Amino acid sequence: MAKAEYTLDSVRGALIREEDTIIYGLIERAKFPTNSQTYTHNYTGIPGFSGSLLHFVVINTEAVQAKAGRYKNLEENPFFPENLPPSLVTSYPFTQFLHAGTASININKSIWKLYIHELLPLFVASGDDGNYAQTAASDLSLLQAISRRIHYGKFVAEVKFRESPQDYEPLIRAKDTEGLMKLLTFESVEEMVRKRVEKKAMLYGKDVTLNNDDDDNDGNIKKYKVDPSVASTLYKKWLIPLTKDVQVEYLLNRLD
Ligand SMILES: O=C(O)C(=O)C[C@]1(C(=O)O)C=C[C@@H](O)C=C1
Repeated sequence: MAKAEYTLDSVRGALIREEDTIIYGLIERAKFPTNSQTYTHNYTGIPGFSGSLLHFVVINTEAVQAKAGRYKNLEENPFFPENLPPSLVTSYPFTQFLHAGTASININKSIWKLYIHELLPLFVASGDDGNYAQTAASDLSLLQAISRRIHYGKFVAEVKFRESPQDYEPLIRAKDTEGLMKLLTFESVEEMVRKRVEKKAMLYGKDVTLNNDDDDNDGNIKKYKVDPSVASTLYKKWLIPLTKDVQVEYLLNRLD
């Protein structure tokens, strides 16, 4: 989602593009069944490591990506920020757009729990095909996309604050969480987001054939790779509300 400059249009554009990544992520993860051993503490018995296979894959991938400079871009937020190795690469001069001190806002621990316990059961078929490492790899991509979307709320909030500080400042000083939530909310935009992701899930998750109709040879409507209503539920119940929570949290710290 790298962008040199941030405006309300550009941040909304980045959120729209991220929808594609998230929907493809859902489709990729749905290739595998639940594969619950991926999430079982110590199931894989990795010497010297305590945790699930997913934890192992994420913490080690993040360490490599940190060395390669991934987290120099504040649009990226690690799941395991503790003891991440420093970047070893020459830094790109990313625009320092966010207010100082707000980089540490990170709700990935909640995203992790929600993903495993609430989201996966909604769209993944139950079963076990033994592909735990592949499952963890697709979980990682999807988790990163979801986390990027939610934490992008920091950039959205900064844009909104800069556009009308006179409206935001009194609410921030009064620590008026509810007032801030109301001010940053655009119901009509949220409705468009929900409808668009449902439509995208239909388009991206359809089997492509050379016939012109949507029916298979037996006259059955083809199934989507991921239920489109799951995509809109995901946005409605979690992604939009959590992006808004990040915006409020960011704004509460904006004048410090
Ligand atoms: O587009 C915005 O203004 C946002 O803040 C993003 C977003 C969203 O998460 O999609 C969140 C809050 C608004 O009510 C509308 C949409």
